[in-house]
Amino acid sequence: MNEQSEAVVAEQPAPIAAASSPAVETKTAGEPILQAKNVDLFYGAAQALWDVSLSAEAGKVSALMGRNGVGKTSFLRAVVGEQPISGGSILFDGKPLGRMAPHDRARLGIAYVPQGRDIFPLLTVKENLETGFAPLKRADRTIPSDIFDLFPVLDSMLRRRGGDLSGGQQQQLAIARALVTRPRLLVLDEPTEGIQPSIIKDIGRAIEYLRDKGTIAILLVEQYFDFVHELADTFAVLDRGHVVASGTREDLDPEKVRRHLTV
Ligand SMILES: Nc1ncnc2c1ncn2[C@@H]1O[C@H](COP(=O)(O)OP(=O)(O)OP(=O)(O)O)[C@@H](O)[C@H]1O
Repeated sequence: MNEQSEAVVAEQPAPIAAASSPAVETKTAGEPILQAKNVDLFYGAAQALWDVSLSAEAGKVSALMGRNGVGKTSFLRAVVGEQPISGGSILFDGKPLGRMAPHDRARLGIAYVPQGRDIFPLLTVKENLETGFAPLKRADRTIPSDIFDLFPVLDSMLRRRGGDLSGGQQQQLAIARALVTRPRLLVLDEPTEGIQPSIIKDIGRAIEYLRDKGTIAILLVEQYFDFVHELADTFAVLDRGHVVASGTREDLDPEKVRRHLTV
């Protein structure tokens, strides 16, 4: 692969106008919504990602695994536009994202649930959900009702402040807020981290429900192997910025993957 030519492609942002109605666009299960090709990423002189390729399809969960510090969050930040790439390209619906800003990627339908969740502690649950309206056209600014079917606890806590919720409830709120944006690509960074087992199950069920809708691609970063093993359709394992294993669920060799997850 000619990395130089891929890097040139990466400089050409996709036209915003072509992608302004995420709510009405649909995608058949099986076509890649996201394609990252040969991505290199640097922090100053330090390279964090080398030649990383990965795709995410509608109706599927694509998992990215690896231990702390191997580059998982860096990759997600590149996808959502928070960190520029130096080589390779990231395509959404076949169009290179280039240096498109995060808010424009959100308008395209890319929603990010970061590690640490970034809930607004002084805003109520309802107000936190409404921050998800930002990339939507006025007519679409409603909270989809299935969010409360997925996370009933949020319905009963709409007037509570985000900061008063437990860690697990905040994680559910962060996912719900991402869903308010009607994403076509949902990017989740370690949603099980520090969460109690019963809520991990709820989050797993929510991800299954979203996958089974068939229109959303889910990119899931995780270190919790059993969670990934149950949910993922495809996986990639990162080690020091390199993809060291990848394939479908059937290809997944639990022992090999576990070796890459233990310190
Ligand atoms: N803003 C930054 N400036 C400089 N180096 C960074 C920055 N963010 C991450 N790094 C470095 O890049 C490498 C990859 O970090 P990254 O956070 O992507 O890994 P990770 O796999 O997501 O780890 P974790 O699970 O701990 O979040 C690490 O060596 C980290 O120290």
